[in-house]
Amino acid sequence: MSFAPDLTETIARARADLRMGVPVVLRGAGGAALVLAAETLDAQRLADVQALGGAPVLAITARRAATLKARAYDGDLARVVLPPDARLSWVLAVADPADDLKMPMKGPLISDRGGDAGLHRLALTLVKSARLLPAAVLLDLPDGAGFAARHGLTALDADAAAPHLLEVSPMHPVVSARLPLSVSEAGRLHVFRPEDGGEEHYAVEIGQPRRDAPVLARLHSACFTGDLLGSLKCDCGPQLRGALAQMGAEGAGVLLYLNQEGRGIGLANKMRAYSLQDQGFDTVEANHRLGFEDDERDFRIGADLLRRMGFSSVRLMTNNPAKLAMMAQNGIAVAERVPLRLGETDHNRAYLATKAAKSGHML
Ligand SMILES: Nc1nc2c(ncn2[C@@H]2O[C@H](COP(=O)(O)OP(=O)(O)OP(=O)(O)O)[C@@H](O)[C@H]2O)c(=O)[nH]1
Ligand SMILES: [Zn+2]
Repeated sequence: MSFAPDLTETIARARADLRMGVPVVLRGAGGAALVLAAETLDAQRLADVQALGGAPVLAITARRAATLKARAYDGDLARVVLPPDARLSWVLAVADPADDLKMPMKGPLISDRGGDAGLHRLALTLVKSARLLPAAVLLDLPDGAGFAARHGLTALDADAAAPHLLEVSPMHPVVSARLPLSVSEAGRLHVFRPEDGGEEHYAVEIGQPRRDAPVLARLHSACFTGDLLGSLKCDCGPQLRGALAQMGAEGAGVLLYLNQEGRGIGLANKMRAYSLQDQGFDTVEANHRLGFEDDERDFRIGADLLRRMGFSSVRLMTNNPAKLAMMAQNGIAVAERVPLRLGETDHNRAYLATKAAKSGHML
């Protein structure tokens, strides 16, 4: 019998530690590293890392490196060498684009090349999955297991964790209950919880859609600002209400409410992106400056949930070709695309035009 956490649980712990600013240890075949998320680093912990000696680096994505004119020798990421006297403000300025325009010169930044960047890649995946800025300080450790044990840190086997993090965590139904809605009294809300301690996702089922015919379906990504606050910067609120209204009118449908706020980067990072948009960058450029891809969502979750609920074919309400492609790739046939063009305002016209021009959204 063992009460020790398994791999999934240890990854969840590592993610929570990084969010709290607690370092974790990654151990791979080629060595071990101490990892701290840049966003939650504090001056004392940085000084402690520097006092250990060695050559700490700041891992950033190639997207962020491109903005900073740092060389990304590892393809998708750069290992920027910390200057010996680097302060916390230097780490934050490299990680966070908030002041890029005020302080354009942070360099010259020197990147490491050669050697293995596997631990750095995993560190970035972990901080991203913790919804933090994609930047992490790493320091090679000669004895990772011993260091973790001495300091009570979470240690993660990188070779096992890396492939695990690419998989969609299995989702389990928690509860479902009747939920009369203004669009239909025959509403039902289902709550699903992933095994990996991540965000719960919801399904709103309207009526009793047949399982043997294409169901009117919407994959809606959480947008606190648009769904709840009535933000004029996007079209999410009108799309949410419009989709439910159509399901109510037809008497059947399923709306998945996926907690992938900000196209998967989290609300704090979305607000960082909004600040950058106020400095003149469009929605895609803002994501890139922050070090993210245009869209960090995983639509496999949506396909999994539909399958779990017994659906295999959808009439998908979307203008996003990536959603259509992902459904088909993950075993859900798209019998029809139902356009959902609602909620254009003076404030979101440019945003919608960017999505059409750069992300292929259909008008
Ligand atoms: N990162 C980022 N996310 C945004 C921005 N504006 C809106 N979002 C998020 O984008 C998501 C909107 O996704 P969806 O409603 O699925 O829209 P879509 O991918 O354009 O596809 P369809 O609406 O289906 O055509 C929500 O998670 C919002 O929080 C932005 O400027 N930056
Ligand atoms: Zn929105």
